[in-house]
Amino acid sequence: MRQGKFITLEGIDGAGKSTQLAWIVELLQRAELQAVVTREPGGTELGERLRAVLLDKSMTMHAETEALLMFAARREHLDKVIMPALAQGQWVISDRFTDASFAYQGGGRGLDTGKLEILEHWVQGALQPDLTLYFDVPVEVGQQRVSQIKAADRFEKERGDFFQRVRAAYLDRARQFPGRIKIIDSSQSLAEVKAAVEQTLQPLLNHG
Ligand SMILES: Nc1ncnc2c1ncn2[C@@H]1O[C@H](COP(=O)(O)OP(=O)(O)O)[C@@H](O)[C@H]1O
Ligand SMILES: Cc1cn([C@H]2C[C@H](O)[C@@H](COP(=O)(O)OP(=O)(O)O)O2)c(=O)[nH]c1=O
Repeated sequence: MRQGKFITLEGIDGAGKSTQLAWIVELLQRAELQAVVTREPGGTELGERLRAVLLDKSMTMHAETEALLMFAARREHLDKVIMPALAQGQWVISDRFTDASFAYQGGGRGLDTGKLEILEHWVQGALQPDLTLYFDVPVEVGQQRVSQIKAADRFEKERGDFFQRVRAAYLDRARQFPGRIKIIDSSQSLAEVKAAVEQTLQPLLNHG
């Protein structure tokens, strides 16, 4: 049985993912659909501990170590949260998934995409999200939004050119997988972004 859909949210830091996540949950509730809301890195006890290490700005690590820890957390997340929920027919909404590894570790850190593809295949086999919403904003907009709310973590303290590469890698992925990844212009007003999200989700809600 698989009626629930797997939806992932992506974007550079400050793009507005968390804000829109709340809106998506509301849309699903209105449609009387049960959803598991989760995030990466994290979503499990071990995953949250790995997240703390990965985001700790006093921690240094090799770019490949960073990628391996992201995928280790993902393996646990799939086993403990994502796969069981989908198997029960529930919807799963994850704040980030594998596209983030291609964008941050691939684009941002410059890791070989072929190595990331090997990890992707190893960890998730053929499983892919049914829909990925990529919230696109210019880097300066994302950085301005983040700086207003909290202290920077290990990724958020990176410089603008890092996020330019992350954004470019996300846009490349969206061009590569146009059926799955939908680009939402997140530089628009909150109301406009919400309307775009609702419109993009509608086909899934109708046929879910
Ligand atoms: N479309 C928007 N226009 C203006 N501000 C926004 C918009 N979307 C989100 N924000 C604000 O930007 C900040 C970062 O948003 P958030 O949803 O936490 O981003 P993310 O989860 O992608 O890092 C928050 O203060 C939020 O209220
Ligand atoms: C899932 C994932 C996240 N990340 C990074 C992107 C984010 O900067 C960070 C945490 O994501 P996020 O939860 O969006 O951070 P916040 O709660 O501060 O908005 O982890 C990667 O580098 N690779 C990955 O595979």
